[in-house]
Amino acid sequence: MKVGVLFSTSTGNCETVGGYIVQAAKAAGLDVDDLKEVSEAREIEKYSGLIVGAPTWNTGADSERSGTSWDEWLYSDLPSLNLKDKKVAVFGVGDQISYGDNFCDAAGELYDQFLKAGCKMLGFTSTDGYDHDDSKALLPDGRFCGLMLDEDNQSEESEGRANKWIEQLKGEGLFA
Ligand SMILES: Cc1cc2nc3c(=O)[nH]c(=O)nc-3n(C[C@H](O)[C@H](O)[C@H](O)COP(=O)(O)O)c2cc1C
Repeated sequence: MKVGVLFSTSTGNCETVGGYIVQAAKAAGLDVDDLKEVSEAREIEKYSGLIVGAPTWNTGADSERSGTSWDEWLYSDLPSLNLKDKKVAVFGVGDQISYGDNFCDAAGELYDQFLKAGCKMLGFTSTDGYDHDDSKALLPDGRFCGLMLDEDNQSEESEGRANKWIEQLKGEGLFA
């Protein structure tokens, strides 16, 4: 029962950081499948858990914030899948300096839609070390709803953040 890691991208950053996440899980000996583009992923229900990631391109939009294939997938494919009680963790890539009022907003949309599908959401993180003003990826308690990465301004942090997050997800039972 593997964990699947699904992403989508416009310019490749989400694929890069998704690669760090898969690499970190494999290095820790965890049962994880290879990285997959969401629109090409099949039999998603078979995974024991999911890690899902998106960039943000549609700045300030209420929905379809990623500007990638997630936008259609979330509203056409996801509602037809049975993912009830599936453990899911979200990651996002964004730019906290140029888009500081909307940092990683699409990650918040992934969180909301998977939660609505009945999934058990894991992997919340602190905002310490980030410099944004606002984000739709924030939970009411002030934490991010997953792992946020910034390849435009803090790319040197991404691998370390991915490693630490995988340890956290292991502790939270995503790979159990
Ligand atoms: C036109 C444009 C709009 C963007 N809007 C946002 C945004 O609202 N929030 C954010 O965090 N990043 C925003 N970004 C930054 C991208 O999300 C960031 O560069 C990301 O790493 C791209 O990921 P990708 O290469 O996987 O597509 C924007 C970038 C551009 C060029």
